[in-house]
Amino acid sequence: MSSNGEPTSFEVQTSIPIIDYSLLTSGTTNERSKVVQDIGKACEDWGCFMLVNHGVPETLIQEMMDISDEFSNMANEEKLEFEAHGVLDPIRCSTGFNLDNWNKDTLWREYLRLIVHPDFNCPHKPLRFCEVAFDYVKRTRAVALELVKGVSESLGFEASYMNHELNLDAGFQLLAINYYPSFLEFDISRGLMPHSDHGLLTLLNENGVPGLEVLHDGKWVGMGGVPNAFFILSADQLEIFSNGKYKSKLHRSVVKDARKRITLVNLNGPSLDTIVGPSSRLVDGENRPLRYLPMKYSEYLKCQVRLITARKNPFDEIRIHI
Ligand SMILES: O=C(O)CCC(=O)C(=O)O
Ligand SMILES: [Fe+2]
Repeated sequence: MSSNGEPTSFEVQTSIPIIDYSLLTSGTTNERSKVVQDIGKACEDWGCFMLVNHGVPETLIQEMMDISDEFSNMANEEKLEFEAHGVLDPIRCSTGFNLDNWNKDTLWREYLRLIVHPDFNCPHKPLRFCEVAFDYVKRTRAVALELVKGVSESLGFEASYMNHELNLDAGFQLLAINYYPSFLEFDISRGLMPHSDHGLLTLLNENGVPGLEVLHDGKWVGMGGVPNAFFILSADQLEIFSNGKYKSKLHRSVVKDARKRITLVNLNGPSLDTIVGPSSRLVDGENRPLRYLPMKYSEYLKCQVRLITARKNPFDEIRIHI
């Protein structure tokens, strides 16, 4: 970090942890407990990892990319029907500039955000969009729930504890599809400013065009380079529930490639009416004091939008300064 606390340099590193999902679901008892330990270590040391052997068919991910691309290629008038309004609108399509405070840069992207669980919402065009998206989010949600079981165990709880406490059966799942157009088409900076995600765990697929960076030890580190992997990021509700043991990962998107970049971002959280605070099992008086104020997840979402618009950190509202 520089003297004013801003990250100074960019570095591509290959040491981002890699987790083999198949060991979580069909490994031996020893393999499973080792991978649970690795997940805990990855969440604690990095707040992110690459997930391989996740079982979501490559063909399905490709189909989802292709149909998402088709959506963005529709005429603007056609997309108007799905224009963004409030944060909890089930379908929100928008384009926009946002300011990267650190680089004093103005970044551009287009996005489509769909609430896909507990109710599934999807634009009725292009043809087959809903069918493919339904299949895709169902598969990614299953992976996310299985990962949460591993995270739960890595915190010393039984596998089902987090699911039960956070009502994940009715969990909120948002699919954000981001489009960063080809540089040849749009001669402007493309990307997304540094932020953390609001849910528990984010699962991300990209279309082979790099851009995602995470802040690690004061440096921006490029994520990627592992074929067919999901990029996993720990998010705000996990930091809160774990009472700060697992930090929400700060990340951004910086697109330097001339090609169009598309990302499929699955944000998985508790049910909207869950009041999320640190697990009572992780708080005990002076040794492990309460670090976050409990807040209803739906309130947190609204608060996040308000504070990000005001260029503030949503955690400032709930973090207890000790
Ligand atoms: O497109 C990316 O690489 C990152 C997107 C992202 O962080 C988000 O949509 O929350
Ligand atoms: Fe994000």
